[in-house]
Amino acid sequence: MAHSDVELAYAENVGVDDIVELQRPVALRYNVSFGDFIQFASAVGVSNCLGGPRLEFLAGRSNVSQASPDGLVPSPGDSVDTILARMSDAGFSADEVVALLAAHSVAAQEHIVTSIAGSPLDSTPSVFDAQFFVETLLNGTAFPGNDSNPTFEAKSPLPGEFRMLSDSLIARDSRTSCQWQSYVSDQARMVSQFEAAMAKMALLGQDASTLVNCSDIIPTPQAAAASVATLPAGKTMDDIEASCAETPFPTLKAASGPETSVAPV
Ligand code: HEM
Ligand SMILES: [Ca+2]
Repeated sequence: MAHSDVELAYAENVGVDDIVELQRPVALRYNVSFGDFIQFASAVGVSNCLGGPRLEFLAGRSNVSQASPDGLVPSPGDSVDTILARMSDAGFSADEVVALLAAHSVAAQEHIVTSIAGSPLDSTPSVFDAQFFVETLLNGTAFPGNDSNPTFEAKSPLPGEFRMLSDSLIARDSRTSCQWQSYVSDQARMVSQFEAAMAKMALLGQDASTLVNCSDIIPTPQAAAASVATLPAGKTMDDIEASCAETPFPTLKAASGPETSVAPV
């Protein structure tokens, strides 16, 4: 927000321009530091998702910052090695990377394949649930839309659903697959580990003792309709590419009805 002239030119930040331009004048009008504003808006934003986490919000970050060098944010075309190494530089374990990726349960892509902008990463993009962790493990059958971008994209299992290459690889990598699978049968743990990892991210480069805990003002999200993930209609357990060597994949009920297809958001 402070260095958009430099940082918005980085490939990984494509698409962040809209929200930066919308939020900057609000932060300036209310004399809130950009760091605090981004943390506050994120916590309120994600609380609007059904089943969402209730994130901590600590206020008091300084508005003094420097532009980031290029190449620090992972790309969907990066290897799992590269992504885990980058996240480890910032203090995150492989388990915490998986926890953070629960955010892709309420996500869509716009810029990897622009002709299908708005294609969600799971079938329930307004619900913060474990469907993302199930659906990324289904056998990928086709690219949605008429174009594909195989440098950044993997085949998805459902019409209209988009699978990022990095999510596909992290779901299947031996360092991350058991944590990935564990969320399938434990959505509550997914939410609490996401909250913990986000609390850690919110304090990167900060001294918590100088911040004021204003978490009371963050709304409590409404519960998700289901607390247990399902197989999308039309899929069977045979379609799951179970990737955790230690624990069998949990048996899931299949949703009834015609094959699930995912509408753009
Ligand atoms: C670890 C490596 C990650 C990679 C490679 C990655 C990559 C991406 C990409 C390429 C998109 C689509 C952007 C577009 O086309 O407009 C996206 C969407 C999104 N990502 Fe990630 N991401 C990662 C981790 C995270 C984390 C840690 C969070 C939050 C804690 C996050 C939250 C989101 C959200 C909320 C969206 C949806 C944005 C929207 O619907 O407009 N991602 N991610
Ligand atoms: Ca979801």
